[in-house]
Amino acid sequence: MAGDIHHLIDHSYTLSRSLKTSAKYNVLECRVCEDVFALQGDKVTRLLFCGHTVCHACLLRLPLKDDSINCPFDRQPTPVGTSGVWGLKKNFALLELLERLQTIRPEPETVSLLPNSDALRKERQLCIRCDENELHLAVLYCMVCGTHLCEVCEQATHSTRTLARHRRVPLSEKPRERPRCPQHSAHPAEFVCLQQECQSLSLKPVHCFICKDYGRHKNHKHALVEVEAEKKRSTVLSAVQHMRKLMEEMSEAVHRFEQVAIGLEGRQEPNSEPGTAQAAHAKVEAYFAQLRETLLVQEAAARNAVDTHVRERLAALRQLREDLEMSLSQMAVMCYHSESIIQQDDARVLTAAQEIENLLDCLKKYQQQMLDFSPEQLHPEPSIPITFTKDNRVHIGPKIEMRVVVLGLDGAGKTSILFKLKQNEFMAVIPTIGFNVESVDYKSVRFNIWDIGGQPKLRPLWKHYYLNTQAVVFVIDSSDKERLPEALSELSKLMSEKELKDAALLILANKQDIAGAESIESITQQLALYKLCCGHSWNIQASDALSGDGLHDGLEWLSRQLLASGLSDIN
Ligand SMILES: Nc1nc2c(ncn2[C@@H]2O[C@H](COP(=O)(O)OP(=O)(O)OP(=O)(O)O)[C@@H](O)[C@H]2O)c(=O)[nH]1
Ligand SMILES: [Mg+2]
Repeated sequence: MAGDIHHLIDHSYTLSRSLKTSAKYNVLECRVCEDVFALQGDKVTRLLFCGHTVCHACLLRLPLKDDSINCPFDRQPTPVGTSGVWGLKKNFALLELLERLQTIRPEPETVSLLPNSDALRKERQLCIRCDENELHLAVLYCMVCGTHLCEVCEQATHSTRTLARHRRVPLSEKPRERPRCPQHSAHPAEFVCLQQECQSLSLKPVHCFICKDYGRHKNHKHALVEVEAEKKRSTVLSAVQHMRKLMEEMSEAVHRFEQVAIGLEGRQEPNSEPGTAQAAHAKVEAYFAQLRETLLVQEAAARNAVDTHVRERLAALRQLREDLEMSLSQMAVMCYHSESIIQQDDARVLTAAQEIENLLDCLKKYQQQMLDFSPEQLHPEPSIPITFTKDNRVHIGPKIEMRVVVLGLDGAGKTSILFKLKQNEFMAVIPTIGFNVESVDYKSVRFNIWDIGGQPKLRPLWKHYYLNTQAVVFVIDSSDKERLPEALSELSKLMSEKELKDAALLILANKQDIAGAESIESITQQLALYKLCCGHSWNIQASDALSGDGLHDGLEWLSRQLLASGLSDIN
């Protein structure tokens, strides 16, 4: 029995929903007058003998025939006594159901039509104001009242029994009104003119069949209003979809920017992680603190070097001065003694032959002493020429030395380059067996250049010249394209030499004066120099030993590998 009641409640609940949504399934209405049954009064349920139920008011309107009334559905007679229709039994089962339905709170229309917040949001996006309260956005449309309603106003206005029966639809399903023809308002505007000149709004391109067949749009290209409007809608819809996608991307980008900004600046709350900006500042501070410390050490070393230099020079000067002063006093004594001899008589002068000889010997000795002094010793300068190397060491002296080894295939022009640099001459040279060594001064650098023979049988000897080499000059014959692979092979071997790992590498693309010589770009590419020389300090320079072009540029680059940049001319 309890199960039956539950079933009935469930059924009645479903019926209640049906009642709200569609009159078609409304079983709690009198099927004669279509009014909802009531628990009492005119609309109370009365049961006929045939089993049909009709409301009290409708039964009163039926004609009485032989003290009976005929069922309006199957014409079966139901006898009524003296009390007439009032004496007929009420349909209690239906009344009970009705009573229960009234106690069950009906689900609001909005909830059944728009079951979740997504659906509500979708309707609100149409941005149509609620007709009851213009501060609200409508989500439903009442088909009977023709009003746009928000979910709150819909509850407030359509919860009475009569209004609850109004059919409402989600706003997006609101049926579209058919426009009227602006010329013939009695007719719907079914067509839209596609003619260019009718497109402006003032000419009102929508029109009825009369305008199309006989009026101003006769013989114009046209389309159905619905079709054209649908096309426009889908264009707008796709534009809006794209716009929304774009908006999503933009807001993601905005979010990212925000995150990156937080990452840079760090969060403002106390004890939160510092931003990358702060970390970068800390790195800079640490780097320069260390640099300052290193510089202080290097400065102290440089000061020491200067002090040592000054001390040594002063000591040497003092020693020289003392030696000369000693000689001077001895010479003064000797001169005085000699002068006193010549003051004496002839016999005495003649007997002083030995003393005169001693005097002449001393004169020779002191003359020799003066000759033994170098011009720098005799005419010293108080200046202290200082040069700084790249690693902040100080060099005191007119020139800083650099050991350079010149390598390359036989016939590349190594010796020709060396002689051009040394004597500014392009001489006929013979292949080098062994090596040539020369010093070449350029600015404040003295290059001690070792030119090693490049014939294949001599190449295994190259390694004996690597020790303490600060720079390698690798000479390539740019006019001999066929031997470039051989040059590449030798250069590759050099690049893997441990002893040369810190040496600067200058590649001279020589013999540029010869027509058809490979350019430095072409050689760079063919020898894949960027890859090959990666990790080394390297440069490629076009040169020509005949005119000397490019050779000083090469020396300039080499000197910059040794000297501190920007301070090489400090002297
Ligand atoms: N046209 C031209 N000829 C050059 C140039 N440099 C060198 N030569 C010539 O190339 C030939 C070889 O020059 P060398 O200086 O002996 O070559 P190398 O590299 O010292 O050769 P090895 O000592 O055998 O390793 C000589 O005939 C030079 O005159 C240049 O820049 N232009
Ligand atoms: Mg040579």
